[in-house]
Amino acid sequence: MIKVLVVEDSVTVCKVLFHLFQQEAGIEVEFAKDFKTAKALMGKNDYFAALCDRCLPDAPNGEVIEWALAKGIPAIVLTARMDEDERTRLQGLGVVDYVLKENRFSYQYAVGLVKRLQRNGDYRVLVVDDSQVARKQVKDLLERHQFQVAEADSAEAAMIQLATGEFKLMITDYEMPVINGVELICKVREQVDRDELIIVGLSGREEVSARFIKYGANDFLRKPFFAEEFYCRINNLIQAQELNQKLWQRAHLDYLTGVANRRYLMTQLQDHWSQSVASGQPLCLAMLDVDMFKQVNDQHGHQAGDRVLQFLARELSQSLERFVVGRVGGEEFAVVMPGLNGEQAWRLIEAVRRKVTGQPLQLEALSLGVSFSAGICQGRGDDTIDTMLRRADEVMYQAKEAGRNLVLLEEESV
Ligand SMILES: Nc1nc2c(ncn2[C@@H]2O[C@H](COP(=O)(O)OP(=O)(O)OP(=O)(O)O)[C@@H](O)[C@H]2O)c(=O)[nH]1
Repeated sequence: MIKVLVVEDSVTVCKVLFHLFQQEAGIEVEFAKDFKTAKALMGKNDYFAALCDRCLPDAPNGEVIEWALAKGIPAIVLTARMDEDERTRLQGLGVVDYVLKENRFSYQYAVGLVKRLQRNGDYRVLVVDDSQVARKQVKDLLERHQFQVAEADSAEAAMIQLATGEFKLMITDYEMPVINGVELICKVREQVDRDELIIVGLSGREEVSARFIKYGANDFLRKPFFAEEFYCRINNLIQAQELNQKLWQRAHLDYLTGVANRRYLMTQLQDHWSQSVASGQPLCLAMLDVDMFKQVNDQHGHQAGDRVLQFLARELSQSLERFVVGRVGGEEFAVVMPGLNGEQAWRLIEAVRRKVTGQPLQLEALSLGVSFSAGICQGRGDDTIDTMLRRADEVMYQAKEAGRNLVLLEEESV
C-alpha cells in the first residue's frame, strides 16, 4: 500500500481525486487544503508522491512543490495555467510532471501517473553513453520517474550488463568509441527481441534516427530533447509493452488458474517433443484429474470448486517450476517434463500428490481434502503429441478405476 498526498484548496478537485484514487487498490490518499497542513503531514508521514496545487492561499508561488521536493517526495503539479517560463522553471526544480486542471481526463492522467511511477519502480533501465554528463542527465530524468537506473560507458560494457537479463529498457547514444549505438542495437537484437527489451536511440544527427529504428530500436529521440517529450515517449513505449504482455497472457494462460491454457500447452508439448526427438533426451507427459470434483461443486458450490482448481494449479506450478503445467480441461491438468524418464517423472508427480493430500484446503470455515489421479507416459520414437496425450489419459483413467488418489506410470514407460 502506498500513500499519496494531495495538496489542494479546491473542494471539487479534492472530491474528484478522492473518487478516482478510491478505485485504485493499493493507494491510500490523504488531503491537505493548505501549505501549513501539508508541511505538518509531510513531516510525520512517508509519502510515495504528492500532487501539489501550484497556487494555494498560503503558498501562491508553488512553495509547496519545492517543499515536497526538498523532502524527497516526487511532486506532480496541479495547475490552472501554464506558460513556457513556468514549465521550464518546474522542470528545473525536478517535478515529475504537471497536470492542467481542465477536465476529468486531467485528473485521470494524474492518478494514472501515480500508478505509472509505482510500476516504474520495478523496472531497470540501462543508460549507455560514453559521456558521463550525458548519462547523468538521462539518469536523473529516469530516476525522477522512479526507474532503477544502471549506466554503461561503452557498448561493450552494456553487453555485459544486458547479459543479466534484468533490464526492461535500454537508452543508447549513437556516437561512442569502438562500437556505436546502432551497432550495439544490432548485436543486442541478435539475442533479445523488441517485446523483451525496449530500446531507445539518442542522437543529434538526423540521418541516424531512422537507422536506429531500422536496426531494431523501438524509438529514437533527437538531441537536445525536451524532458516532457522524453517522458511521453518512454511512458508510451512501456505502456505498449505492458499491453502486449497482457495480450500474451490472455492468449496463452488459463484465466482461472494462471497456468498454460490448452492451446499453449499443446504448442509447448509439440516443441519439447520435437527437441526430444532431435536430441534423444527423454520426455514425459503427465495427465492429472481432480478426484470427485463434481461432488465439490455440488456440495460446496462452483466457487469452492474454482478455489480447488486454483489451489492445485498453484501447487503444481510451485513444485514443478522447471516444467510446463497447463489446464487442459475443466478439472484436468497436464505437465510436460523434458529430460526426465518415466521413473523420475513418476517420483515427482507422486511427491506432489502426497503434498496435496497432506494439506487440506482451508476455505473459510471449511476444510477440504483434495486429491488427484494421474497417468504418466514417456514419449516413444513413433509417438506424436496426440498419441502421447491419449496414452497418458488412458493411464490416468486406470488410476481412477484403481480407486483414485493414485499416480500410475504406463507399463511400457517403466
Ligand atoms: N468449479 C468449476 N467446476 C468445473 C469447471 N470446469 C468443469 N467443472 C466441473 O467439473 C466436474 C467434473 O466432474 P466429473 O467429470 O464427473 O468428474 P469427478 O466428479 O471429478 O469424478 P472423477 O473424475 O471420476 O473422480 C463437473 O461437475 C463440471 O461442471 C470450472 O472451471 N470450475
